[in-house]
Amino acid sequence: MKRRPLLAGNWKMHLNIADAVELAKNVAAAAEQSDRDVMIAPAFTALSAVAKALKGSRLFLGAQNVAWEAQGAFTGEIAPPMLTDIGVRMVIIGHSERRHIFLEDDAMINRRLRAALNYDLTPVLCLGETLAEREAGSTFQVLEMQLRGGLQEVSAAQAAQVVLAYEPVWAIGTGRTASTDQAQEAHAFLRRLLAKIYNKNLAETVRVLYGGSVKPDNISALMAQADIDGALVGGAALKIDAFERIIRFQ
Ligand SMILES: O=C(CO)COP(=O)(O)O
Repeated sequence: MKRRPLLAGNWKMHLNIADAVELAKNVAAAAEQSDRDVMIAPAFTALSAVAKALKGSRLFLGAQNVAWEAQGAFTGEIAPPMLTDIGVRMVIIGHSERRHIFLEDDAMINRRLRAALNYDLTPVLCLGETLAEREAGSTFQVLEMQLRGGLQEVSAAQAAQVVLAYEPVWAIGTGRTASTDQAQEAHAFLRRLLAKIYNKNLAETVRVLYGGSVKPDNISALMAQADIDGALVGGAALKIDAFERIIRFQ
């Protein structure tokens, strides 16, 4: 089954408002020339300005995290309706930097994901093993725990809205991409697991992105794999020439 490619840029903690708006406009122009889905996730401070600059564009605006409550005493958090209010449509959840630096666990990630779904935000649920876990041979175990934990109490109808992003921690920002075989193997595992938890139909429609040192020169080989449906790009998404080449991969 053919799934629509999604090329997503995670801008992490980079860019002031002016630079974010300029890059967003350039990405929108590049996306206009392509029939692929394109998403950018700027820092919270730039979201509103970028949303305005993208009015009428077919780019998906994403956020880098979301709270599980609609409002209240949650210092430092951003609620789902605050995001939909400005036109955000997707949200990255469970990124490895959230898991490992800010100690978010599967239960917390699950609450964020369910809140996103309740507000019609498309969650991009990130999962991936550390180098130690891979070397210990527990990659699949870790992925299974993260997927089952992240999708706890999520119905099939809701799970069909989710995008997964396999991001092996050892490949993020290191210049060390997973080999196409390693990535394909993990993606196929996640898809089989979706079929087991839900059903085969759903597993065939959910998009699974790869993330971790994606660059213009490795995107084509990754996208040629049967179960890789797109990319979640960090560093290379901050430069328009690199990200444009990624969007236009052959
Ligand atoms: O974490 C990532 C995307 O979410 C990947 O980052 P890099 O592309 O910089 O390795």
